[in-house]
Amino acid sequence: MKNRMDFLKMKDNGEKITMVTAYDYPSAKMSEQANIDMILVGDSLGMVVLGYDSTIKVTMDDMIHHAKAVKRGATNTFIVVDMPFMSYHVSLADSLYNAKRLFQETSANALKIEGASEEVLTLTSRLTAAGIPVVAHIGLTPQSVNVLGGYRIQGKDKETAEQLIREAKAIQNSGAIALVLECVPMELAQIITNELDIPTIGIGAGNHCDGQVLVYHDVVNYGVDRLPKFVKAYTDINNSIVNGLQVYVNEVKEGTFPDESHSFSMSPNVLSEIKLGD
Ligand SMILES: Nc1nc(=O)c2c([nH]1)NC[C@@H]1CN(c3ccc(C(=O)N[C@@H](CCC(=O)O)C(=O)O)cc3)CN21
Ligand SMILES: CC(C)C(=O)C(=O)O
Ligand SMILES: [Mg+2]
Repeated sequence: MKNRMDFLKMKDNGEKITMVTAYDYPSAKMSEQANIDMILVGDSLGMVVLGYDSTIKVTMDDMIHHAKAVKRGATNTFIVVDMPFMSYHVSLADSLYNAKRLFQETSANALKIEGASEEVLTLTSRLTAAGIPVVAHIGLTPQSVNVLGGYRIQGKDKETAEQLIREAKAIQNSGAIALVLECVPMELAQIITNELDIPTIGIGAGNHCDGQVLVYHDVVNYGVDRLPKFVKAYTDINNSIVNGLQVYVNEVKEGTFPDESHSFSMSPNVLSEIKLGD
C-alpha cells in the first residue's frame, strides 16, 4: 500500500495522484482493481447513496458503517475517511473522541476535515501529534453549503484567493498530509500547488493539482441526479443496469426465466417416492 511518503515523492516527481470516492465493498474492490492510489470514503455518500440533498445529515455511525465495508473491499489501498458534519466543531475533546472512533473502528489510513478555522488547525495538529494523519479540504466545503450560499466556485476575487492561499499554508503548517481543493479557479489551484510541499488533490480545480479526486458514481454515471460541471463521466452504467433489469422483468413475466440451466432438479426415483399427505 502507498503511504504518506509515497504521495510526497509522487508530488516531487510530478507523478499524478489518483483518488476516487467509494462507499461500499464492490466500489472499493473495483477501485483497487483499477489501481487507484487513494480511496476517499466521502460524506458525499449522504447524497450519492443515501439520497439526502446535502451532506449535513450524515452521521458518525453512517461513516463508520460505510468505511468498514470499503476497508473490506480494498485491503491494499490508502483509505481516507471524511469526518461528518459537526463531528469536529463542538469541543476539542469531542472532536478528538470522534476522530479516535472513526480512525480506530474503520482502520482508515487518514481522516479528512473541511475548513481551516483556528479550531480545525488545532485539531489537525493534535491528531497529527497523536498519530492520526489528516487530509485537509478547502475551497467549496459542502458541509458549509448553507453558509456559502450554494455549491459555487470559491476564491474568484483577490481577497478570497489570498485567503485560500493563507489557509493552505496554515494547513500545511498544522501537519496535514495532503490538501483537497474543491471548486476553485485552476490558476489559484496552481499557485497553491506550487506554494505547498504537501500534495494538492483537486476536484473542479483544474489540471495543475498534484492529484485528482472524483465521486465514484459520477465517474461511471451511476444513479446521480445531476453531474456537476467539473465531472467527466468515463462510462455510463445507468443504461446497462436499467437495460439488464428490464430484460429480467420481461423474462419473468414471460416465464422464460428461470430456465433449466438456472434451476435445480431431484432424481426421478426420489420424486416418484414422494407421497402427498391427505
Ligand atoms: N455526485 C456528487 N458529486 C460531487 O462531486 C459532490 C456530491 N455529489 N456531493 C457532495 C459534494 C457537492 N459537490 C458539488 C455539487 C454541485 C456543484 C455544482 O453544481 N456546481 C455548479 C457550479 C457553480 C458555479 O459555477 O459556481 C455546476 O454547475 O457544476 C459543485 C459541487 C461536490 N460533491
Ligand atoms: C468531493 C470529495 C472531496 C468529498 O469530500 C466527498 O466526496 O465527500
Ligand atoms: Mg466530503
